[in-house]
Amino acid sequence: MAKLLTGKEVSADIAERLAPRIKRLAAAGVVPCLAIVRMGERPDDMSYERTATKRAAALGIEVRSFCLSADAPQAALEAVIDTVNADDAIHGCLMFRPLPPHIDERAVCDRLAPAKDIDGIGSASLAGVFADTGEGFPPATAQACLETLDFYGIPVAGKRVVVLGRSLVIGRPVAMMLLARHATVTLAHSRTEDAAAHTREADIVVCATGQPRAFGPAFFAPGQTVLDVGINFDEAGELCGDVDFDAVEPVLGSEGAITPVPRGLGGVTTSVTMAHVVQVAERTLEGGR
Ligand SMILES: Nc1nc(=O)c2c([nH]1)NC[C@@H]1CN(c3ccc(C(=O)N[C@@H](CCC(=O)O)C(=O)O)cc3)C=[N+]21
Repeated sequence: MAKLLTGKEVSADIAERLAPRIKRLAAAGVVPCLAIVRMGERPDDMSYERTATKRAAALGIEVRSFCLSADAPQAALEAVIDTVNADDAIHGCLMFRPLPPHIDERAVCDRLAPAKDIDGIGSASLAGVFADTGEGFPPATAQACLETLDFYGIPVAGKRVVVLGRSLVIGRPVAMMLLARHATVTLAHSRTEDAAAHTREADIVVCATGQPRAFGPAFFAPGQTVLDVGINFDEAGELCGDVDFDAVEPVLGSEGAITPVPRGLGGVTTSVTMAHVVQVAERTLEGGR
């Protein structure tokens, strides 16, 4: 049996470190507040929103949800972003992606005030991740991968990592973060020839393509660590990852490790998001704004 890298323990560790900070903010009259912006009702967005709302309530963080229909015009979404930007009581904004196809996603992402960009969607935040300047926040899911590796004591420096998927939401930023931690990183994608030949040679494989159970045993080898970022819903409506867990887990062997879906990186992502909101809220104390 491969080691199960469950998210609960990682989240508990993050929550434990957040609790005294949230208390200190409360004493100063500041309640950290997260705005959630959603268009339509994509099941992966709804799953995140459920987890985030529960987690925020448990921690003493306020959530304000702004929901638009899937066919709302660009101007309506921009008006929501402007409201979020203008409201000093809102510290961070989580806008679910992908947005519907009629929306100019880059324009909307860049409209969000960089100081409130707790999920690293704006160009300024992404520049910080790519240049490794420490400016802005990385996407929470990318950071969740590193938090999980660190929590379970899995070394990154000098290791071979293959990231499957090159999206700006996760593939590219997580590759850059792993590179900053001195991993040897390969980015593989839909046009990669024989991706399995690459992944089988890796120490760590990050699966982030958003294809339900797309990666079977042929992609993996004994002793590997597999991080499954996928939050997919199969034909039966069941939540599953990008990895065919039941077929792959035995291949990894007792020296291997894998994140389950659900109960894996999703919960850690949520905790990282909360930590980012608290960090922004703390600036109101320091800055004396
Ligand atoms: N800008 C942006 N950043 C994202 O990180 C992002 C996004 N857009 N769009 C939607 C997807 C989806 N996503 C999830 C995160 C956690 C859970 C999660 O915690 N799920 C629970 C299950 C909760 C349930 O469904 O009951 C679990 O995996 O254990 C789910 C989904 C982040 N995404």
